[in-house]
Amino acid sequence: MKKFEIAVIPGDGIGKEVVPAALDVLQTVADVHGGIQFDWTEFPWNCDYYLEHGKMMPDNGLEILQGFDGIFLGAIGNPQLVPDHVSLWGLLIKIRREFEQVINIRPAKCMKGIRSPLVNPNDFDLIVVRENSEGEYSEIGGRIHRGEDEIAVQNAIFTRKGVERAMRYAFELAKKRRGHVTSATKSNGIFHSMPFWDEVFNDVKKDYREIESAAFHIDALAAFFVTRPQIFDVIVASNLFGDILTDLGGAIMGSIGIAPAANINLNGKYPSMFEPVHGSAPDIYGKGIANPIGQIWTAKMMLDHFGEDELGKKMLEVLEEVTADGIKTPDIGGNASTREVANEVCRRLKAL
Ligand SMILES: NC(=O)c1ccc[n+]([C@@H]2O[C@H](COP(=O)([O-])OP(=O)(O)OC[C@H]3O[C@@H](n4cnc5c(N)ncnc54)[C@H](O)[C@@H]3O)[C@@H](O)[C@H]2O)c1
Ligand SMILES: O=C(O)C[C@@H](O)C(=O)O
Ligand SMILES: [K+]
Ligand SMILES: [Mn+2]
Repeated sequence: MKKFEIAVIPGDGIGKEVVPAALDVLQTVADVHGGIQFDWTEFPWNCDYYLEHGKMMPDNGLEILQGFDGIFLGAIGNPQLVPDHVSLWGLLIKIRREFEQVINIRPAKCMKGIRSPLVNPNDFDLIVVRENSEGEYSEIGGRIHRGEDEIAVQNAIFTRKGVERAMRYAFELAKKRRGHVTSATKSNGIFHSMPFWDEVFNDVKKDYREIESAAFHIDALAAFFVTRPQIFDVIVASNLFGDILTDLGGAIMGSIGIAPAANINLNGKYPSMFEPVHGSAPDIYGKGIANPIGQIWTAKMMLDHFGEDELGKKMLEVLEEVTADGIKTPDIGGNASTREVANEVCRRLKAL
């Protein structure tokens, strides 16, 4: 019996709805498989916790998490209670950085039974490798003066190590896919970091002569996501560009509610963290209609990470069957609830 100890952080808003739904599916997968076992330990760390304790997680939160095989997270953020930069940096971004989850992989593809808003989606199948530890997301900078003379300075950090690592990951991934890497740049407008990004890309690609590559400015690249997403295989992007592109990736699939993600620790020192692309969706929280597919597909990425690719593949097939048969939440044109979708996925997994 293979045993996986998983730390579960539902977080805020719909995280508290889609995480239990996805756990049911994972539990069903384990039952059906018979050879794997999950041990869940849930942590109530979110914005409510912050109101009570003045922090998003206890001081030894990272020590607690360190012992787990993986972290399964819903979403963080309740701007009514806690400013977003405080809640995200106090938990989500803290874990990504301290646990050296330096890569964030986020696939987007045409799904059976889910209509893309694109007139011609052309069966696209892409994956964004988002640099997850530096870039535009930095605490370097500051603010001085108030009012009319106020100044805010925000420094982006691009290290050769960080950039090269993300790019190499993208090229390695392309070897296992369709052999193409696109770099998301903006070296026409960003004067220092993006020409540097291009230089590193040109250096790295020399080591992967069998892989085709291209570089697009992020503005044009975003437009191509809409007009011809089928041209992309692997895309490597900085932290912010990758963030924006992957909401767009969700949108062209049909809903940001189905987009999965994995924050990967590459050196094996710390657990990786699995959380979908979407946030806590305060606008629909409490209605029971949040799409659980993003969280369930994220669970599939966790299985892949544990080397259980076969199982993961089955899960995705079942998800597509369920949507193809019209059991869908309102964001993708159905009228099923979060629970109904998850229950149907479980039912079909049991019938396999
Ligand atoms: N990784 C994370 O934890 C994460 C990611 C993004 C945003 N956030 C936080 O979430 C909060 C809300 O952010 P936002 O509104 O910009 O983005 P969001 O992703 O929460 O919501 C954007 C839109 O997509 C819809 N949506 C999102 N997930 C859905 C799902 N599963 N099913 C159906 N519809 C879904 C929402 O209803 C909303 O209309 C903020 O506090 C933000 O900081 C957290
Ligand atoms: O900006 C972030 O990374 C938080 C959230 O938007 C995400 O994509 O995970
Ligand atoms: K999330
Ligand atoms: Mn985002």
